[in-house]
Amino acid sequence: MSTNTHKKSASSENTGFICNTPSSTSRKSCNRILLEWSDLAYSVKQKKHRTKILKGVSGFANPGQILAIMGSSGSGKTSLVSILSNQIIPQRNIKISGTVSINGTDIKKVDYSIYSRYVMQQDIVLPTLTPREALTYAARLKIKGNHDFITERVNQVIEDLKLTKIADKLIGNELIKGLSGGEKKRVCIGLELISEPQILILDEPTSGLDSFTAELVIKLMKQQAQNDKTIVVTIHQPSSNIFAMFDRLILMVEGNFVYQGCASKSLEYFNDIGYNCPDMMNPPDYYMRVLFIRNRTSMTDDESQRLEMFTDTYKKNEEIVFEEINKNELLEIDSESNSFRAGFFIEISVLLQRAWKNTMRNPMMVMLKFMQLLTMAIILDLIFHDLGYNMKGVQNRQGVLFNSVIHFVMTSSQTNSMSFPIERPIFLKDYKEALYGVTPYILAKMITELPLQIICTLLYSVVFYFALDLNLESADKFFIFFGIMLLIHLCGAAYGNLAGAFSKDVLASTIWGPTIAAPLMMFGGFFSNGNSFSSSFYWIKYVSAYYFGFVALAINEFTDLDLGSDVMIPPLKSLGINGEIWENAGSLLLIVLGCIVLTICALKYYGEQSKS
Ligand SMILES: Nc1ncnc2c1ncn2[C@@H]1O[C@H](COP(=O)(O)OP(=O)(O)OP(=O)(O)O)[C@@H](O)[C@H]1O
Repeated sequence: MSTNTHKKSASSENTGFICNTPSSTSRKSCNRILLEWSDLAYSVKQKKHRTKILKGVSGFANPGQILAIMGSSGSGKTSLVSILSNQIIPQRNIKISGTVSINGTDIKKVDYSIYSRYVMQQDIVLPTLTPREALTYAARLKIKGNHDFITERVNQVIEDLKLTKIADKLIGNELIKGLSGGEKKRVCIGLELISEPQILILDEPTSGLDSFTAELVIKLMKQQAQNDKTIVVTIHQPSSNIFAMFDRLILMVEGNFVYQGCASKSLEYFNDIGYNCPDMMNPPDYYMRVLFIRNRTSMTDDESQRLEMFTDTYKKNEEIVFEEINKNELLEIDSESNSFRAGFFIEISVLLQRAWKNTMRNPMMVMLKFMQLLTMAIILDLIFHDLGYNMKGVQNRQGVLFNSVIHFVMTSSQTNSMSFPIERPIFLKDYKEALYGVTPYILAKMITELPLQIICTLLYSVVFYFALDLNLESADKFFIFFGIMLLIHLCGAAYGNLAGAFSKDVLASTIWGPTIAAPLMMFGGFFSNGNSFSSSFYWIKYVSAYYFGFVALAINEFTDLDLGSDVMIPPLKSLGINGEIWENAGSLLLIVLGCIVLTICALKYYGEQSKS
């Protein structure tokens, strides 16, 4: 069958095999999905050169089977499965042609995420959760049902993926001791299986795993296939035991197929074309050896002749390949149905619980924050324990206040800008799957951080304010100080979130943070007089938490303070400060809100970008 005739069969002829009634009972027996693709070409334009990554390949994955896609590095496996799972969207520089269909319906015409899920090569999961928690949160966001239904579904996935023993252990990462690579991979597979997709596409699920663990992962996928699911995996060099579990095999070289068919018949095929696998050799190792190309940009004559022979021979035999298509008991695809969206309140409740656990299970971060603030308060107390009311005292009071502002903005912005890039891949993955919006995500993050911010600020304020004997002319002075410090803390966190949202990794955020903080600090009203800012840079003070924070603290401190006779000019006047505390506190609040809006816009932008 030629590619064109294949296209025809995918779209129209197979309707005779499809069950027509999508009722729950018929779905049970007719829930199988045949994944087909036809003439798939994918190219990317870089500068003036267009690279062809997939060169018009056609194929299919039968329900109830595992299809393994093998090929050397750079042969196009990830690109193929990314397109099959609808992860790549055509853009100005990205061209995709051909069709991908499920049971004859183009995947572009349906909400494909209902039917198919993709497990990426990287394990993207919050390290501070347990598998049970991660699966429960995913279930609450992905499936409709009450508490009992969700618990049952989670338990089922835990059992199916043999996660029972580790279901309540932390997932972990480099810093938090947790699960092994294979266990983590099974959790990531579980996060996709939770919504019961009929197609599961996995990109290198065994990479980085030892042979025993890799075998276990594929064995579990085989069990899924036996439940009528359509399983597609890309894999580098499987062991002979793993290879024996594959039903069908596709071998790729340079964006072409050189074999497609029954995995167990591949040896015979290669034998027939003159490539005999030595008896003691594992067939996949042999295939990789004969298909190996040393330098893809400049192939030797021998390599290009071999490649041409393999692709030509495959093309000649392609018709036979499609005789293996299994169209029995296929599910009728409903182009009207949409994937479940939990709604704002469930989203925010899940995100709050998840973020709270993430904060509380990062004891290093919490301890570090406490230690940083307390150490600074104690150091300032030791150095300036007797501030006094003379001219020297006025200078020292200004100094300790500005120091507190710097310390609060710096520590909180640093903590957030460094933690944000770690969460970023998880957010982008969830955003891509439309599990929740940016606004509930940011709100949940800020709300869960608030209790710790209040406790830290209160602790610092008590130690700092009373030990240094700051203005206690009236009782409300301390509470105003605490309120302003809290706003400064929130501003720092908001700056950090913004820097983190723009930074792809921790390194970028640590470089950008201080670069932006320095000019904001210079316009903080302490290093230079508020009235002397040059007009072209005057605007900077309006986005500087240092400025509004310091001005508000200075007004609170020096208003009604009984100073010595050597203080000839009122401190506020010498600093060029006028105005009211509430005006500056309001400005701090506006900075927080402004940063939240900008962070939401940045995350929306990157979220949309990640979709393509
Ligand atoms: N968006 C892109 N822009 C530029 N080049 C790309 C893009 N996507 C893929 N490529 C290139 O296409 C080729 C195939 O990439 P792909 O990741 O699909 O290969 P692979 O077989 O999965 O490799 P590996 O086994 O190393 O993961 C590579 O040379 C890769 O650099």
